[in-house]
Amino acid sequence: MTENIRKMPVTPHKAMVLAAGLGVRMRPLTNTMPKPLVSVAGQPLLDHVLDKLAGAGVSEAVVNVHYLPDQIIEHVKTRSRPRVIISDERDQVLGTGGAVVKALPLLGDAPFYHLNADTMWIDGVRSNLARLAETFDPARMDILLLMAPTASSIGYGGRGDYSMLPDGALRKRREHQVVPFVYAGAAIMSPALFADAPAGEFSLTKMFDRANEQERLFGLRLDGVWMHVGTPDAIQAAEEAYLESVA
Ligand SMILES: O=c1ccn([C@@H]2O[C@H](COP(=O)(O)OP(=O)(O)O)[C@@H](O)[C@H]2O)c(=O)[nH]1
Ligand SMILES: CC(=O)N[C@H]1[C@@H](OP(=O)(O)O)O[C@H](CO)[C@@H](O)[C@@H]1O[C@H](C)C(=O)O
Repeated sequence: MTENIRKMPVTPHKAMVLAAGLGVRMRPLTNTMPKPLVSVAGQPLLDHVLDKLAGAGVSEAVVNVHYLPDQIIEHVKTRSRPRVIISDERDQVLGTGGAVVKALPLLGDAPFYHLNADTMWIDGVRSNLARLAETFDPARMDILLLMAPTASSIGYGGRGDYSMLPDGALRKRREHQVVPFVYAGAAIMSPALFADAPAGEFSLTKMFDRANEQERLFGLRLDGVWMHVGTPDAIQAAEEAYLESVA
């Protein structure tokens, strides 16, 4: 979408990082370790994500934990930036949407970054988190998703999630359709959207659908290469691409 038509630029200082999942597809590596701590190209997935957030000027990240929570809690103590606040879900898994609702009091009133702890990408010329912040327009948008082109992504063999109109508006894939973009697991969201969200466990995709119905769901094409690190087999391909990019 056009990045130079901006009304009210927003620079989020807070982020929500989802790290509570069971990591089923990443077994057996995740039998003893939560997926965010699985190492790719020399460091845990979670650190790749937190480093990107620190680079984008985020000072505080809320990280939710459920599966093997103490390993994540201990690990983040080894880091300094961003400051990590744990949202403890060890007693009840809340799904990707319920996790945000529980964390809302920690996230404040301003739009925040939202990242899956297991997403990984190589930035292009510019930081994709900075591009998201420049593009997010709270007057028009409740959610801005970073969208990876499926054709140039590594390790992704699915049918995609959305097609995208020239102004960035997203159109959800219908059954049997194939669409060019997959959600890369990084976004900016407005907390106001969650005001009347369901209680308990629910998927964040419910909020994507809600924003879409209100024509307030947009996407930004990822500049660089997105790597889908879904299974143990996918790790090597991601590492090769990553190490090549920094060589
Ligand atoms: O109830 C849930 C389900 C998933 N996740 C996180 O959301 C992201 C995407 O979830 P995925 O379906 O990949 O979960 P997983 O395979 O880790 O169970 C990952 O970072 C998970 O850790 C979460 O925080 N709470
Ligand atoms: C909620 C969310 O982040 N969903 C994303 C997550 O799903 P996961 O594979 O972790 O279950 O990563 C996928 C790519 O690997 C995306 O297609 C998912 O986004 C789409 C929109 C979905 O959930 O339907």
